[in-house]
Amino acid sequence: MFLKIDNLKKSYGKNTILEDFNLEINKKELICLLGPSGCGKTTVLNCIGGFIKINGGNIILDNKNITNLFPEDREVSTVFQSYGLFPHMTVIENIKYGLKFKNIAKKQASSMAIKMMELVKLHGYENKKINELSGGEKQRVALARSLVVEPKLLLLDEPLSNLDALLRVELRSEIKRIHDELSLTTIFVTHDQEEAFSIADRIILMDKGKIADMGTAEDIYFKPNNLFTLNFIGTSNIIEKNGTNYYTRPEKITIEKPTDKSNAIILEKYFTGQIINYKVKDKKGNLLKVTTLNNKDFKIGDNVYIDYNLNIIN
Ligand SMILES: Nc1ncnc2c1ncn2[C@@H]1O[C@H](COP(=O)(O)OP(=O)(O)OP(=O)(O)O)[C@@H](O)[C@H]1O
Repeated sequence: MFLKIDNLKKSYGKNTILEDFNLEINKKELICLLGPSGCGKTTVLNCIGGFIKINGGNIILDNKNITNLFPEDREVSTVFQSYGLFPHMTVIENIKYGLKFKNIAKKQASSMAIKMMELVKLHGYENKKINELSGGEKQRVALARSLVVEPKLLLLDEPLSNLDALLRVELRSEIKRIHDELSLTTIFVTHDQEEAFSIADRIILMDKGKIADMGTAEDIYFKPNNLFTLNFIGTSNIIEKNGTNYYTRPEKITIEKPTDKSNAIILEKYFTGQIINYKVKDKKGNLLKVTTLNNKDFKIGDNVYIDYNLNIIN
């Protein structure tokens, strides 16, 4: 196992954030830590990076116990949401900064930095000042600075949160490309489900300092382990029968104009472009969310025929 987090414990005073937290990550994996605000994602990252003191447990990276090492001795690089760049330095000076402590000759450091600038598509930006850059460009500099030291592990803490929606989509696929090109091992913290789904090899879903679920995006979407996963991931209709919770996803419900008998009525309709979201009421009084492509267009008050299967939570 390339990274092994063993019985990690972190408290602030009497407030326990992580207890018996265990996680194993393979070399070259891109892991997304996903979960609601305050569930402990950044705390896990800060423990691995060595930025906070832990109260117990071990962190083993590439067979080396790094638990008590200074951050700079861990061979782990972190990119933060707020970039953490030096505003008075140029782009290339920022990127080379990490190499200062590595006894690398100036000329070699410059050529390593330029190579990284090409990788993150900042060619020609060498002498620009940080405050002349857009948010997306700043994050590319931060990424290049983290990668130039050739870390064993790359940690990304909500790196795209300060960027607009289109740029987020563009940069997340850039991060995936760079991860693949350099054969990195990466942990990416996000609370954005779509972001995690689109790039992660494996998603670790956290709830209140614990791992609630893990697996590929398809695993946790189609086979949620518990009610928390079902509620957090995507949208679902949960129906309780004799004490057991069953569910169906809105896109799994078929909806047709009734040829013979109708069994539901359209109560609400939300056109979002590619898809339409409906709220329907069936004959038993169940309120159900139904999603269709925009070629199925019903009106509020239409009588319809719906059909679906119920799944049991794993
Ligand atoms: N320095 C600190 N002192 C006290 N409590 C803290 C400190 N840092 C974090 N916490 C608490 O630890 C818990 C987990 O915080 P953390 O930042 O890890 O959550 P998160 O999942 O990353 O949230 P977000 O998505 O909002 O960034 C929160 O309840 C937070 O208030």
